[in-house]
Amino acid sequence: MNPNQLNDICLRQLTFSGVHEAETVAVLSRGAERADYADSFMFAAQQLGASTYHMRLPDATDAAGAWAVGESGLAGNPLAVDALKQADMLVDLTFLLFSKEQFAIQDAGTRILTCVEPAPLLAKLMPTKELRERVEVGDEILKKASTMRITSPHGTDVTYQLGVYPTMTEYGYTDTPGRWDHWPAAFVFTGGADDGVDGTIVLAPGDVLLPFNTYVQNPVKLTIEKGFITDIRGVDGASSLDADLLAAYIKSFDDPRGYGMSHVGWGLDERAQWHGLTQFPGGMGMELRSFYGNVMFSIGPNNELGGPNDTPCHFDIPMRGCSLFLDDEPIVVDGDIVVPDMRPGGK
Ligand SMILES: O=c1ccc(O)c[nH]1
Repeated sequence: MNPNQLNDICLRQLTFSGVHEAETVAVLSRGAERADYADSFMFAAQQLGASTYHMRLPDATDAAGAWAVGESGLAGNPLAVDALKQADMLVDLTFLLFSKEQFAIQDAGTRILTCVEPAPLLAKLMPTKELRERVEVGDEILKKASTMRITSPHGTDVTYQLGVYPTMTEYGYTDTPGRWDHWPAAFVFTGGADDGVDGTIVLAPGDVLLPFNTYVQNPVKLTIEKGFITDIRGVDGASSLDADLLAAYIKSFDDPRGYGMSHVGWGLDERAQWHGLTQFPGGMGMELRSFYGNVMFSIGPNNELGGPNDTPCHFDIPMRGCSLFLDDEPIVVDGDIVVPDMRPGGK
C-alpha cells in the first residue's frame, strides 16, 4: 500500500480511537516487523496533536512455527512494561493478547489497539460506529444469558454454561481507558464455566482453522466433556486429515490445558468475507473471525476473560451455517443473525 494511504487509514483509526492533544501514543513492534505501520501511526498521532514514540523489541528467539499465544517479548522486561503503562494509548504491532504484560498495561488505564493484519485488509474493514453499536447490542444480550447452545445440520450440539466470565467486544477501535481491541474486528464473545461445556462439535468443510489458516476439507468430530475436548476424529469412522492435524498440533504442546474450551461467540461484519483467506494472505485471519453470522468457538486459554487457563496452545474456529441460542432464544439461525438490532441497517 502506498505510504500516503497507510497514513490516511492510521489517521482515521486514531481518530476513531479518540486520540487528542496532550495524549501520548506508544507504538510497540518486534524485530523488523511492520516498521511502515509504526511510522504511519506515529505520523497520525502527531497530526492529532499527541506525543508519540516507538518501542522496538528484539526479534523472537524461540523456534518459529507454533503460534504460542501469551509469549509477548515483554516478559522479564519490567522497565519496558512500565514505560508503556505511562502511555494513554498503545498501538500493539506484535499481538500481545493473552500475555500477563498486556493485562498489566491495561490495568494501568492504557487503552490498547492491536494491529497486525495486511494493510489492504485494514483499509477494507475500517471500523464504523454503526458496527460498534451492533456489536454492543450483542454484548448486552450475551451478558444476560446463562446458557449458550450451538447446533448445526452436520451434528454439532454443544452447550456452554455462562455467567462465570465477562463478555468481550471487538469492533476494531478503542476510545475507553484500559480497553483492548483489535483492528479489524466485529464480534462478541464470552467463555463457558471451566467445567461447564459439554456436547459435540462437528467441523464441516469450509469451517476455518486459525492459526493453520486453512479451510476444513474432511469433517471433524470433537467430543467435549466438562469443559475439555476428550476426543478428536473423523465422522462415522471416516479418516480425516484435518482431525489428525488438529490433534497432532494440540498434542505437540504437551499441555493438558491445550484441550480446554476457550472463548465463544459470533461475528457481525457483513463486509467481511468467508472466502477472505484466499484474498489477503499473510495475516492472522481477523476477517474470518468477523464475517457476518459465523459462530466461532476457541480452544485453549481463557485468561483474557479472567480464567485460570494460560496455555500457549490456541485455536479460533469460525464456523458457517450454525445456529446459536441463548437461554433457548435464537440469536443466529443457519448462519444468519435473527436479532434485528444486530443486523445491518437494523432490519
Ligand atoms: O482478536 C482476536 C484474535 C484472537 C483471538 O483469539 C481473539 N481475538
